[in-house]
Amino acid sequence: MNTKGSPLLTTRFTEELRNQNLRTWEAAVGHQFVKELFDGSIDDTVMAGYLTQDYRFLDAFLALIGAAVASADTLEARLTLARFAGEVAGDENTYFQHSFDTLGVTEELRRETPNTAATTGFQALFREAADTREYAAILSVLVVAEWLYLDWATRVSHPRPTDPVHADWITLHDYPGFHELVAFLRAELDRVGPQDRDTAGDFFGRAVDLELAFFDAAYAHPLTEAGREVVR
Ligand SMILES: Cc1ncc(CO)c(N)n1
Repeated sequence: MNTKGSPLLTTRFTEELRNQNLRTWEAAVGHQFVKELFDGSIDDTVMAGYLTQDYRFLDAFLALIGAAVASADTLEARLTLARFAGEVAGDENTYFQHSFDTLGVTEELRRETPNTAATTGFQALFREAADTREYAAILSVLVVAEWLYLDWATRVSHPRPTDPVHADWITLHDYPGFHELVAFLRAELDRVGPQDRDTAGDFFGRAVDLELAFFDAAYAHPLTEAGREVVR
C-alpha cells in the first residue's frame, strides 16, 4: 500500500523525536551563534568561551562514544563508532588546539574557567546515558549532538567565513563523512529506538534542551579580554 498513513510511509522514529522537540531544536539551529559564525562577526570572547566549554564537552563525548562502541549490537556499528571516535580524537581535537593558539586561550586560563551549567548538564547526561549501558539511550544523545550540528552547518547557504577558527568549525560539521555519520546514527536509532521509546524520548529531549542552553551560555559567559591572553 502506498497510501498516506500506510505503515510503510510512517514518520521515521528520529523524525518523530525531532518533531516532539521542534521549537527548541529550531531555536538552537537558528541561534545568534550560528548566524554570527557564518557571517564572521562572532566576538572572539564569545568564541573563546564557547570553545573552552566545548573542549570539555568533547572529553565527555568521547567517553560516551566509547560506551556506544561497548553497547552496539553489531560489528558493523562498532567499527563505524570506533572510526567516529578516531575523528573526534584526531581532526576535531587538532581544531581545538589550533583555535586556542589563534585566540590566545592558554591552558591556564582554560583550567581556571569554571563550567557553565550547560556543560555540567551535558557531562551528567552523557554519564547517565553511558551508565544505562543501553545502545538506544546512548544513541539518542549522540543523534542529537551530531544531527543538530549537521542541521545548522548545512541549513544556511552562506559562503564560508574566511577566518579558519570560524570556517573550520563549520566544515567539521559539514563534510561528506559527517553526513554519512549522521545518516548512520539516525538509521541505528530508527532501528533500535522504537523498542525503548520512553527512554529514547527522554534522553533526546534533554539533549536538545542542553544544545540550546549551550549556545545561550556562550553569550552569557564570554571569555573576557581581561582574563585572556589576547593574540589578535
Ligand atoms: C554542544 C555541542 N553539541 C554538539 C557538538 C557536536 O559534536 C559539539 N561539538 N558541541
